[in-house]
Amino acid sequence: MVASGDSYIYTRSDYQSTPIKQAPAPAASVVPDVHPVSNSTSTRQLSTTSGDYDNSNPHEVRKYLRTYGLTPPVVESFEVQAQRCLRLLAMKPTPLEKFQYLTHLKASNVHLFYRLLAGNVKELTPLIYTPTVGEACQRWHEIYTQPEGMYLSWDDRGNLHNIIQNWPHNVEITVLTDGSRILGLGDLGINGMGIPVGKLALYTACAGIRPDATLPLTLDLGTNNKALREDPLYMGSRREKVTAEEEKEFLDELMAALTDKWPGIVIQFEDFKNPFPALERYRNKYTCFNDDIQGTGAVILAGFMNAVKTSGIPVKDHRAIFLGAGSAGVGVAKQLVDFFVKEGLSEDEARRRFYIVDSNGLVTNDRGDKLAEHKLYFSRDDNQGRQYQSLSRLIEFVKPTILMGLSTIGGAFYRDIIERMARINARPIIFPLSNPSSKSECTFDEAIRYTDGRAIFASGSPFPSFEYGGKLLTPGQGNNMYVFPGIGLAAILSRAKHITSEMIYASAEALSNSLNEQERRDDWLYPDIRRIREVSVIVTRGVIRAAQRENMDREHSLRNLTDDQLDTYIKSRMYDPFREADLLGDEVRQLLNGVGGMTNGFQKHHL
Ligand SMILES: NC(=O)c1ccc[n+]([C@@H]2O[C@H](COP(=O)([O-])OP(=O)(O)OC[C@H]3O[C@@H](n4cnc5c(N)ncnc54)[C@H](O)[C@@H]3O)[C@@H](O)[C@H]2O)c1
Ligand SMILES: O=C(O)C[C@H](O)C(=O)O
Ligand SMILES: [Mg+2]
Repeated sequence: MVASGDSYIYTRSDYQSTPIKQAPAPAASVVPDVHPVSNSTSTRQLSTTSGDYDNSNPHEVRKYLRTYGLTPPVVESFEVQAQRCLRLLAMKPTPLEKFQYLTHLKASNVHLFYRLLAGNVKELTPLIYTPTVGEACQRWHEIYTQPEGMYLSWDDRGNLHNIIQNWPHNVEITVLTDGSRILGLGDLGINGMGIPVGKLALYTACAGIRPDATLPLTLDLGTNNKALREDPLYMGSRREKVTAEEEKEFLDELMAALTDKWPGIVIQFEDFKNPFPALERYRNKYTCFNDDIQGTGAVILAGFMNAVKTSGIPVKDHRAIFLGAGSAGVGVAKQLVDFFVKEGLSEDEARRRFYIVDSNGLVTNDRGDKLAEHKLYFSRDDNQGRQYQSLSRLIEFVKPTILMGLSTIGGAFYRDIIERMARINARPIIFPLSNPSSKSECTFDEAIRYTDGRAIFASGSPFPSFEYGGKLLTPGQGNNMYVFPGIGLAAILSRAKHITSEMIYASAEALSNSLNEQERRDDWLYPDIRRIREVSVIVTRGVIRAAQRENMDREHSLRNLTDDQLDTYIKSRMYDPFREADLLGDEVRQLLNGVGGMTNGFQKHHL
């Protein structure tokens, strides 16, 4: 139902694969209703009365649908429903229980879930995403109650094309993991499903991709997590992880099957253990990107562009130590190299500004171990035979202006490390980016206290504001959630052939330019997360323009639009849970979903 003035208008359900039985032919006009994002159209019937019942009276509609008596008598406004949800949430004592409640709400009343999320994005994101999603994945096998997304196993190879036919919706974007490196928590096998589910909820909340156009996808290719393999509640295959070569074969089949079933589908790789050769293999063949490498690179570049202004030090004079040389560490460093080059340094000069540290210390040519391929680019030859295992000694050697953490080692930036950064810099740039919060290299209040309030700070997981020196300081959140929703939406709307480095770079530039005056005055690195939908429009526009410049767009009609027109178009294609106001439709969906045990009787009667 759509609330229109004081009348209720019947609309067809957009979400159920089993649609609500349509009302009889309406007395009034039928207008096409373009679905945001998806290209399909449905009819919205603008009648306030029909031959059989009075559409303006919710009780009449319930009688007509034979749902009368199956729900409490009052037809509540969305505000009242949201109030109840927030109260229920407050009653749940732990973040994990709040996560479970929100999962249930999403499954039973999808629009209400997204209205709640959109209206409380700062408060609820930490419950459906990092840090809580980390604990949810660790305990997925214990807390599982209902299916969300698809699981594809090693034994399914050869049949992937057939199996994905079982997915009941038209998919525009999928987030795909094999669970082998979930946040900084290691190999969690198919428990990693929480990540695609959480990221796709953010695609919907932040960039308005319709919930039914998203596919969370988890590969069940075995796990090297012995404890999980031996746990009777674990729901994946009890075998060790397949080899890299076998995984490649599997991905070859899957990428082709997904693109054949849903031409134009955007495929986001997430939380695969390094090394990750699939990006090079597929980036020029499919519409895909790796969020940990590219999304993280873009979001940190955006924050860095703003940090440079605050630090007062010209780009060419910055030097960075990266603790962590995995997908994310090297991805971010490479993205920053591109920026340094655009700022006038040669590639070699730029590369030499980066000192990358892995679990064996500073990555150097003469360290004596065989370096993984992806680390070679940053490997140093100027260490004069000395190896640096200790971060504090390396800080004294390099005198960095920037300290980045992508190491999965919680607390690695302890007091002495932060104080050293503070001694050599007026405004040290300290970004502990590992997730979830327990793996963050330091907390916000540590960074502030140990630098006497001078740190320029962003972390991967959210930290609360902190009062220091009579001022309330707010941390930046350098998390790829600022860019991946816009990259995905841009790829969908422009029908991008591929997602190029220029498109990723454009997402960073757009994000860094998206701050409003107040945010700039306050030296924020990122915009307020409560403005994420506005920000996603800006990122989407930036990425679409880059796709056009590079001839990657297949949707040429957007080329002629001015920026304002393009923004209007993007907004018009975004799913808006407030616009989907559909009180009685929500009710019927809840009944169909079996809430209250009504599924069978109700379906028999009405479908
Ligand atoms: N903020 C964000 O948006 C964002 C995005 C992606 C990844 N991350 C986080 O970054 C972390 C790393 O992700 P990844 O994909 O690069 O993982 P990865 O497993 O590929 O890399 C981890 C790296 O840390 C290094 N390392 C481990 N122990 C170390 C130690 N004691 N000292 C120094 N280095 C050590 C490893 O050698 C490896 O190079 C994770 O915690 C992840 O959650 C954050
Ligand atoms: O999932 C996140 O919060 C960010 C990132 O993709 C990660 O792997 O940590
Ligand atoms: Mg990730």
